Amino acid sequence: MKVYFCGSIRGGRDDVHVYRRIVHALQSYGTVLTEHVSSAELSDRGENNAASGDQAIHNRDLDWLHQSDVVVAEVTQPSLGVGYELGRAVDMKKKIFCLFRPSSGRILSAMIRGATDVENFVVRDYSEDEVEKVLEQFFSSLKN
Ligand SMILES: O=c1[nH]c(=O)n([C@H]2C[C@H](O)[C@@H](COP(=O)(O)O)O2)cc1CO
Repeated sequence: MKVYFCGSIRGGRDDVHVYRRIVHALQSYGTVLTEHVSSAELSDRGENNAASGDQAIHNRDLDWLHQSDVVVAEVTQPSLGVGYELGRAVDMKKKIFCLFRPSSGRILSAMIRGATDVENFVVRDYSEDEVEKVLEQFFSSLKN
């Protein structure tokens, strides 16, 4: 199973410790193609500041998105890139699982929370200590 994990980078790195925990749990289900998103070394500057590097990042990530069997996104910290990835993933008819932490005090975008008519698009509210449990529930639902 190939998993594409989405999390904020240039949108802000406040939740990187949560991304780390999610990616660690995801690795028990398959290969996480975007492990770098959870790296504490990666700042909100992104992988490469040069404009030419951005095209390479975009094309590599879309290639990984095509290859993936499932897309898991932590959507608490708003990120243009994550929103874009989710839109592209919907278009590719991927299975999508979005995780949001209400304890942040934020209100999730209607374009994510409201995508209830999209097939295989699930939004789950959770707290940090539930990461392993909610992922377990999601991956067992895939088997049915
Ligand atoms: O350096 C990067 N590497 C990278 O893989 N991304 C992808 C993966 C993340 O899920 C998403 C984050 O987008 P943003 O940087 O707009 O928050 O975009 C984004 C950047 C920087 O925009």
